Amino acid sequence: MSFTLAKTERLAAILAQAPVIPVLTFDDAASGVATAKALRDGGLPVLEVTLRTPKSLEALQAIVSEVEGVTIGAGTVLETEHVQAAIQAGAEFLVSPGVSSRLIAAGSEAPVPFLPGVATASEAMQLAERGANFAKFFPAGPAGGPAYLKALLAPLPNLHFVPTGGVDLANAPSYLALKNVVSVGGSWVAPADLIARGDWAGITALAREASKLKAR
Ligand SMILES: O=C(O)C(=O)C[C@H](O)[C@H](O)COP(=O)(O)O
Repeated sequence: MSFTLAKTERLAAILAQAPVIPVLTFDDAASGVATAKALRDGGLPVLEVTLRTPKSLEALQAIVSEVEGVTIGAGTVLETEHVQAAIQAGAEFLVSPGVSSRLIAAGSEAPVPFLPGVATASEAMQLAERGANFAKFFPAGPAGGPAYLKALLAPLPNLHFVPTGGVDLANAPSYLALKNVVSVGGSWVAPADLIARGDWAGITALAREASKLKAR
């Protein structure tokens, strides 16, 4: 199993594109396409489509084939089968909320970069031991917030995090100010009610605000 240099560099390049990665859940492909365009137009081109609904893979595939200028990852990757299905649908990176030993093996061997989730120092050490340089910190707020990540910097200086879970426009700067944070993830830029209403201009406005946040 390997987090290769090539995939690590690819992941670094993806995460450097924007300070915020919208975490998205879709019930149909059409709203996925419209939301992706709205977020891109607001300056957030890197998107995580969660595999939580029956239509999520269809939505991911539709975004990949119909929306220019975005980089799509699959989120809520929990099992080996999700890894294969997401890649077949066109996912350019994979994100999980946590890891099992089977998922670390499948994710790190995948042809696209894998951003595994961790919430503790021990989990972070297990990833570092396998050569990972990036992890999602989930659920960021409940797990200890910026103070927890700041404390991990001294013992694990080579691991960089994407805090997600309870992150919003107000608290994102305190995460983004940390040396070991590259970007944050969150659903606040594409809330379910705006997607349901088809308020694409509203989503673009939220994205525009978020895209101005400064990553280090
Ligand atoms: O589905 C996954 O893979 C997850 O890890 C969960 C998501 O990242 C959070 O649900 C986003 O958190 P909020 O921004 O607080 O809504």
